Amino acid sequence: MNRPMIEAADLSKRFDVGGGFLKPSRLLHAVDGVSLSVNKGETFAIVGESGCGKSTLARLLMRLLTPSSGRITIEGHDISDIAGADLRQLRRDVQFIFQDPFSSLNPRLTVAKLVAEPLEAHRPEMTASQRRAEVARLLSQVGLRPEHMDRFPHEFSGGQRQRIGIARALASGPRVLIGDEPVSALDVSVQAQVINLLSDLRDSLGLTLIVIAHDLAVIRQMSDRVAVMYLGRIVETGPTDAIFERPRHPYTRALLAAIPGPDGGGGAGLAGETPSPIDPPTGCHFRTRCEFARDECARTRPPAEPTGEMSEVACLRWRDIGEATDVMPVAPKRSAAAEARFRLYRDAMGQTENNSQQGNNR
Ligand SMILES: Nc1ncnc2c1ncn2[C@@H]1O[C@H](COP(=O)(O)OP(=O)(O)OP(=O)(O)O)[C@@H](O)[C@H]1O
Repeated sequence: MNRPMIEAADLSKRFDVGGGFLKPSRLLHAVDGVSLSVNKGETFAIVGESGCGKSTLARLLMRLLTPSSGRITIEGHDISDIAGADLRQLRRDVQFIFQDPFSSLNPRLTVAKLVAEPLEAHRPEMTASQRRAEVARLLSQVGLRPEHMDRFPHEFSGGQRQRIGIARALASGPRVLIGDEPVSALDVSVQAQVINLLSDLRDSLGLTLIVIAHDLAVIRQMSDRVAVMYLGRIVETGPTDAIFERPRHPYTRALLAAIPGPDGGGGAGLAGETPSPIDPPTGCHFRTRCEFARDECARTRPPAEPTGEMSEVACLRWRDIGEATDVMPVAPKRSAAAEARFRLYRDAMGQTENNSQQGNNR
């Protein structure tokens, strides 16, 4: 379980987003020096706000994008700049599950054709009848009845269409599945079924799963370990329970605080704008929204430090602020309503005014 399947070392992706007439070009730092290790057979989740670089990171790990710098290895083999036959082999080994089963399936093809397509590409030696038998096997594997293979996608429900997408992904015999919001387009009742299917396939086929999701409930349900991203960087990594029950990074705390409570009311959450990835804050990217920031946070990029429990946190102040036994809101630029909630929350937590002032030296 603990052998690395995919590793990334100091991985970055910068997009040239142009500077306009007579202006120097500008670089957008979508992924900024990410290092991670995903173990064989585990479900590894990547979470963070929209635009923090989750999809770009996933596309780098699949080599749909070429890194600007840094290395990626799969079972020790460097795939950072492979091409030709090596890249084709990677396309078999690492498969993608799309968010939207409606738009990712060609509506004019039958399910049999949709699942046969990747077989034709990756296993051209198969005869037509072998392919049809394999399509039937793959459909059964994802819990669909093979006798429906000559129907079209619109004749299936959302959950069934996502299963067709998963059957397509399995057709090449992959070792890794990467899902970008794989259940977010589905009804909540169907989400659990698809999550269970993915977990069962992981166990029975020995797959490694990497899941991008913004829904923390989904992440908690399906992942073994979690990486929390903010503005292109991983700020905290650890076993799912440790991240959810004892978050250390102020951003992780804020994300968890934003989960609505059992009464449906919004959590205290994260206020303030996310800075632009074209001109991110110096030092710690999160410092402009962090209650605990100090002058040093503007000067130094926080290194990822082990905190025990197989976790790492990239925060210069993690030792001072300790672990959260309950999540608390952070953000200097709160709206009036958020400020009122924060005061209530802080009073309930018995925090001093002094603590809340500590971050105002930015
Ligand atoms: N091809 C591209 N060219 C320029 N900028 C890009 C490109 N792809 C992504 N970006 C930018 O990189 C940043 C990270 O985008 P990315 O899609 O990876 O984030 P994300 O966390 O997956 O967001 P979401 O959850 O909304 O999909 C964003 O600022 C985005 O606008």
